[in-house]
Amino acid sequence: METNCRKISELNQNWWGKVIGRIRTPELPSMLHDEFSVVAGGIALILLARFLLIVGPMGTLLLTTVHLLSVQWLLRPRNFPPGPRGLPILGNMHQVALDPLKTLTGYGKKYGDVYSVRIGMDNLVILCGWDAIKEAVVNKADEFRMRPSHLYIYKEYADSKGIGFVNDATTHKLNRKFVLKTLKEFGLGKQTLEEDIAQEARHLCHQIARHDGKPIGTMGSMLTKSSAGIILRLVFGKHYGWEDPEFKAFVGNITRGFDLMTMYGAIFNVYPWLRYIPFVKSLGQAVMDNMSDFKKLIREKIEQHQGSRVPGKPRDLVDAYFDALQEKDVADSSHLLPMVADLLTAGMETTATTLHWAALYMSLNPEIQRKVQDELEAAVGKGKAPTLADVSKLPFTEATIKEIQRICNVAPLAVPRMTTVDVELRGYSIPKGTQVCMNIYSAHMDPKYFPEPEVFNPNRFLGDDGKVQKMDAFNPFLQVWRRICIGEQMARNELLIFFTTMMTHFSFQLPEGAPAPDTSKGKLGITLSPPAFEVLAIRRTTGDILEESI
Ligand code: HEM
Repeated sequence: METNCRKISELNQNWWGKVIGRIRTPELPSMLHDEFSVVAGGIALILLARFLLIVGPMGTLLLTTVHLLSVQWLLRPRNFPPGPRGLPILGNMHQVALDPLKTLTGYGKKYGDVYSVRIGMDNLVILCGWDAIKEAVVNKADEFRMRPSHLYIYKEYADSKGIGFVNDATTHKLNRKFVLKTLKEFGLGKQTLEEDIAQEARHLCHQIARHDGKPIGTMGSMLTKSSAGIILRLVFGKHYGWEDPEFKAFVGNITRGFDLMTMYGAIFNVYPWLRYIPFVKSLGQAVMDNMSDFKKLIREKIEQHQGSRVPGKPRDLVDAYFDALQEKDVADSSHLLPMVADLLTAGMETTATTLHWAALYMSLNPEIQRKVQDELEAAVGKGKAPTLADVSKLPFTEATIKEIQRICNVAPLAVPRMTTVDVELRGYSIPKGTQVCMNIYSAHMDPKYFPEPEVFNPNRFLGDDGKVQKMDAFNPFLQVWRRICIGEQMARNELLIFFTTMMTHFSFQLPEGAPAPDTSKGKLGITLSPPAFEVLAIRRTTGDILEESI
C-alpha cells in the first residue's frame, strides 16, 4: 500500500510538472486573469482529494481519478486555439448545451474565429465565419479532410466504411466517384429523376389537400415521407407507397434514429464508457438496437437484389454497385451497406426539414409568398408547376429558396471533421487527430456578408440586374473540395420542384389567433428543425393534383 502511494505521489508530481510547464507560458497572465477561479477550483478539488487520501484506499483511488481529470482539464496542446476553460469531465458542455448555436457563435466573438472548446475530455476546434472555414477546408483541404470516425457511435454505425465516415483517401475517392456516377446514371440531369421528384411533390400536395384547409400539424412527417420516397427509389429501384410496410419500416427507423442520436447518441460519443454503467447503458443500447434494425432492413434489400439482379443491367444503385465490384471500380463489398445507410440518412431529413422551414417562413411572410406565386404564374401559367428548365425565369423564387436555406441552417454545424496531420491555422497549432467543427450558422448569420441577418429577405440574393447572385459565404452544403455534400444537386432539384409545386397549389398561413412561432427556437439535433407549429394550406387550384404531369 505504502509503495503504491509513493508511486502515485511520484506520478502526481510528474503530472504537476507538466501542468506547471504548460502554464509557464506567455498565456499565463491572461489565463490567470480570465480563469483564476476555475484554476482555484481545480486546486481546491485536489486538496480535497489529498485529504481523502488519508481515509484509505478509496481515497487513493479518488485522488488518482481527480488528479487525472484535473490535469487533463488544465492541459491544452501548446499554442492551441484559445477558448473557455470549462469544468473537469464536462468540459464546456454545460455552457454549450443550452443554446449551442448562439453560444458557439458568441464565443467566436470573444475568442476569435478559430477557438476551442472542450466537449467532455476532448478538445474541439470551432471555426466561425466563412473566412475561417474557407481557410481551413478550402485552402488546407487535405489537412482538414478526415472525420472523427473512431468515436463510439460513428464506429458502430459505419466502421470507417461507406462515404461519410471513410477516412482512407483512396477508398473515399473511389466510393464518392461511384455514387456520383450512379446518381447521374439513374437520374441527376435526366428527365427520370425530375419526373420522380415531380410525382412525389404532387403526391405530397394531394395529401396536404386532404386536410381541406384545416390546421396541419404533421407537415414535417409528410415531407420526410416525400423525400424518403425519392432516395429509396434511387437506391432500391422501388416506388413505394406511403402505406407500404417496408417503406414505413425504413422511414420509422430513420426518424427514430435521428431522435435517438439527438437524445442519447451524441453523449455516448463523448463518454463511451457510459455503456458500461447500469441504467444509463440501456439508453445507448436503444441507439444500437435501432441501428442494427436499420442495417438488417438494408441487408435484406441487398440480399433480394443479389438474388434478382441481371449483371450489366442495373436497376438502381445497389445493382450498379455489384457491377462496379466486378469491374473493380469500388473497394469491396463491405462498403455497400454503409454507403446505402449514408445516402438514406443524409438524403431524407435534410431536404424535408428545409421544406418544413419553407412552409413556416412563407406563413410568416405572406407578401414574399405572394411574390413567389406571382412570379411562378407569370413564368409558367396559372395553376401549373414549373420544371427545372424554368429556373432561369424564376430569380425571385430561387432567391427565396436560398434565403430559406441561409436562415434556417438545416445543417448548422455541418458534419464534424478531424485534422489529418499537425496543422497551423491563423497562427495556432492544431495537432493531428483534433476534431474540428465548422460553424456554418455563424457564416450565414454574419452581418458582414448578410446585413440584418435575422431578417428574412430574399432580395439579398438578387443583384442590381435582378439576377440571382452567388455569395461565397452562403454555403449550406459546404461546397468545398474533398467532402462536399454528395447529394447537393439532388437536394437542389428537390427543393425547387417541391417548393414551387407547393406554392402553385397552396398558400400557407398560420391558424387565426395562433402565436407566431419563434424562428430562433429551432430544435437542434442532427439537423436544425423548426419549432412545432400548425399551418393552414389554403388551396389555390382546383382539380386532382395527382393527375397533372410535368
Ligand atoms: C438541403 C439538403 C442538404 C444539406 C443542407 C446538406 C448538407 C451537407 C453538409 C454540410 C455536409 C458536410 C460536408 C463536409 O463535411 O464538408 C454533407 C455531407 C454529405 N451529404 Fe448532404 N446535405 C443535404 C442533402 C443531401 C442529400 C439529399 C444526400 C443524399 C443523396 C446527401 C448526402 C451527403 C453525404 C453522403 C455526405 C457525406 C459526404 C462525404 O463525407 O464525403 N446530402 N451534406
